[in-house]
Amino acid sequence: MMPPLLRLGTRGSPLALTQTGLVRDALARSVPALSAPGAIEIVPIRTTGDVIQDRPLSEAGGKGLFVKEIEEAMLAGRIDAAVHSMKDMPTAQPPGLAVSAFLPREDARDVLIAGDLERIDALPRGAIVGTSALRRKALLLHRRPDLQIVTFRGNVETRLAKRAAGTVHATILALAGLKRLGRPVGTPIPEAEMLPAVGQGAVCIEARTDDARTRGWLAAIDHEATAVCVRAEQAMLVVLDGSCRTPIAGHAILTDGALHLRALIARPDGSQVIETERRGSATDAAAMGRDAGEELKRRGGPGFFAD
Ligand SMILES: NCc1[nH]cc(CCC(=O)O)c1CC(=O)O
Repeated sequence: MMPPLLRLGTRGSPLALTQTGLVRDALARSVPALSAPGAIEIVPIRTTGDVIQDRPLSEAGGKGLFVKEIEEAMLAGRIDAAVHSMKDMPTAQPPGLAVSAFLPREDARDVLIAGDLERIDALPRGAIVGTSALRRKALLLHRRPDLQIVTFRGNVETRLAKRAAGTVHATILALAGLKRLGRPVGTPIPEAEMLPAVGQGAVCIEARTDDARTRGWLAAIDHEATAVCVRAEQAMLVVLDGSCRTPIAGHAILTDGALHLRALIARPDGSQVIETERRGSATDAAAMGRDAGEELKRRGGPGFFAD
């Protein structure tokens, strides 16, 4: 057999493998050289984020824990490209690596999984909600200061199982992951109640900047509208933080060339939320994001994110 032409690195979770399968299929459809059986090999890699299960990743060092080992494998030449959930990506890549393509974004909203209950407002007084995301926690407490938020880690399947076993009344997950896993559970939460995380619902592919062959193949599947929206969201995030230790939300949509960015920051205890939005054209994505970020930073003032 021929050696593979493209080795795609990924985490080994069911969602990560599903997303990598989508990338493989898209490449096989769009790039004749990669359509032969065995041309693309999928290489699962265990990351620090997969190993740490006992505490929120924001406490274990935050952003980058799902990508570090994968990026090392790419720089060492053991894989040629890597598939990530954009939400898990740090705002900058190490020297020699770059985000080179996006799949078309899935629905970016969060989903409430609470048995028959379909609204945050319908949760019983004092209900226990399992989530480790600071953004979800702060936005939940903002609407419902009575809720008890408990740490909840593990992959999507683990969290669904824990919720079903009754350790918590409810949990919140990204609709994108549930859809891709074929798990039609829960009710989407309106963005006005819970604005998604930057990059949520988007899958990106990272490659070495000097690998023109791989980057050429990736360009063939790149979804430009998703790239534009994520660019605006990330530019906002960079101004504010990016450590994953702060409750920040941002979601942009592109309709007929018109870009609409919503963004917010929240105090960790949910006591205050500051929101803003920008409208402009796709070419202004980064400037719109930076501008929104600067406004939030100014309105929040020093110490806004302090516990
Ligand atoms: N590390 C958590 C993570 N990273 C990406 C997704 C879901 C898929 C996505 O947002 O694109 C999830 C799980 C979740 O939040 O439900």
